[in-house]
Amino acid sequence: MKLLPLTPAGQTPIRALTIAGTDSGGGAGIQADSRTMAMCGVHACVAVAAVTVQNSVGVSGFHEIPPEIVADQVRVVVSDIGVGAAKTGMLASTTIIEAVAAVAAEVGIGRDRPIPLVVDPVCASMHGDPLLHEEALDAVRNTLIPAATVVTPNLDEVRLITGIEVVDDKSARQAAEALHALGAEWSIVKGGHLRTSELSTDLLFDGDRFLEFSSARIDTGNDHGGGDTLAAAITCALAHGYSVPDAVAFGKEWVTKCLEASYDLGAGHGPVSPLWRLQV
Ligand SMILES: Nc1ncnc2c1ncn2[C@@H]1O[C@H](COP(=O)(O)OP(=O)(O)OP(=O)(O)O)[C@@H](O)[C@H]1O
Ligand SMILES: Cc1ncc(CO)c(N)n1
Repeated sequence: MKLLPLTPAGQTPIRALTIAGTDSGGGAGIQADSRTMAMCGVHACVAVAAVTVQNSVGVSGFHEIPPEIVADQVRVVVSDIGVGAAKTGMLASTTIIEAVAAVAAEVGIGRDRPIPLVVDPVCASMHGDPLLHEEALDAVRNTLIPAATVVTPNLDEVRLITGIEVVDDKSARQAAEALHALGAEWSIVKGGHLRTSELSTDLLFDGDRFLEFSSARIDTGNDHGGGDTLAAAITCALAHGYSVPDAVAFGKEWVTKCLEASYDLGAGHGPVSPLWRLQV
């Protein structure tokens, strides 16, 4: 695959910011984002929104960072280091979502602002353990998604946010329209969980045209962190100035490589591997 441009050693690389939760198991969340950004040649800045207690079999708890500390991490990074794009992942609560939306508006992150924002509206882990308080879904719909340059839910998140059960191409299109109607500039409906097809197809919509990004379905149970990895790779490409369709094309190819290189870890689901370029 064609990689992103690399920066000569000693020169300052492109920077991107992830605002998300940590994964103590190292496969998803901020760890997936930073590993992806590093392997894409991008310097990762991080604003921690929550600390999860997590391994390959599940999430047994999480601790939320005070909203003003989350916002301050964003503020100090953007004012000093500067970032080309930003991404949100697990934000846990209404108050953190509101603080992130407010600081994003203040520093110029989000749709129609200088720094594009990829919103991965993380609601639960792949094991079904909650990563977002249920009452925060309204803030996801009304505050977070309207700030998104691109929103990237999986099918469970699509159902929670829009009420639409995606079972085929028609319902995927309806869901992409519903997400766009909430205010995202572009919406993606990820097909990873739609196991009826031999392909894994992600549908991208901008209110006008639908674009499809497909790969052969990879037979693996080690897909922990796949959604974070896709969104982080899209963020890296946006930070390089790619258009949204080009950034999604890059992200889809990147996550496919990571799925192909995924590995067993612990007793549960292993992670996709952003390290694929360093593995033989
Ligand atoms: N078995 C698979 N084969 C090929 N591509 C896949 C497969 N599973 C997922 N993908 C791709 O990986 C990306 C992430 O999709 P997925 O729906 O799994 O995200 P997710 O559920 O948010 O991930 P996670 O919660 O594990 O981080 C998408 O681009 C999707 O098409
Ligand atoms: C912290 C965190 N963010 C996102 C996910 C979803 O992959 C996860 N399991 N953990």
